[in-house]
Amino acid sequence: MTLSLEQVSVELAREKILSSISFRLEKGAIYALIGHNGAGKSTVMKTIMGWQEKKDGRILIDEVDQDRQFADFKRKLSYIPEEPFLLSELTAMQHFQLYGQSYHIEEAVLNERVKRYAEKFEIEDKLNEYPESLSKGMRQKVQTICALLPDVPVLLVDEPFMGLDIYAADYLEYLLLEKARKGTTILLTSHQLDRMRQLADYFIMLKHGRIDQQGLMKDFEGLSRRFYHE
Ligand SMILES: Nc1ncnc2c1ncn2[C@@H]1O[C@H](COP(=O)(O)OP(=O)(O)OP(=O)(O)O)[C@@H](O)[C@H]1O
Repeated sequence: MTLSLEQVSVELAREKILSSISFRLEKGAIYALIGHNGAGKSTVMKTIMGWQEKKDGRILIDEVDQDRQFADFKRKLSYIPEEPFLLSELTAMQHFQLYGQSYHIEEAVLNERVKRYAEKFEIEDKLNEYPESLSKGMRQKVQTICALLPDVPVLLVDEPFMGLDIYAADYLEYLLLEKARKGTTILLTSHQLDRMRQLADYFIMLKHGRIDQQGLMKDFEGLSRRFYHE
């Protein structure tokens, strides 16, 4: 097991946003976190990242406890957020270097990966630009590359295809599959069901901050008709 949540609850403004969420993810599998707007998908991601405080519960990656060993826990995890959060005073390349340092990536490996990803995502001529002079899609690409640079056991991916052009979205899909094949566990949210069908092995369906159903992605079809039309 890589990532596990044990009865995690979150409250915001005294409202229960997540109620006793528990799941255990298998190494190298891709999980689709599915649910209506407001079901709590991003809150699950932010809580795993430690950006959102939990009221109860435990979160572990490979037995490392989020509460007890936060720095070790964070190095086992990277995140492609719904909205990029780039630093205005750093260029694209400086962002990549910052990630390289935080995750202790060897310099030669980092440079090789930056070159590969920047070329494939078509931003190789933007490496010395600051976020304000990049388009929204380009900012998203920079953020996406940051999260893909380290080899971590767990990758969280929140609605990654939205602002990307079709080539970038296809390439990201390919990379996520490649990462999973090499052993990374991926927790992914997207409203693009076609992409989820291509990618995910399993689904976890959230409803009003609770887990409603979970199972194999191939069994989701019948459920999805009911889920999206009830
Ligand atoms: N900062 C906040 N303060 C209060 N409530 C919040 C806050 N952020 C989110 N919520 C509430 O938490 C619930 C879950 O939101 P969340 O963003 O996790 O949903 P989601 O499933 O990711 O939705 P979407 O598909 O729209 O991205 C919603 O009811 C939302 O209104």
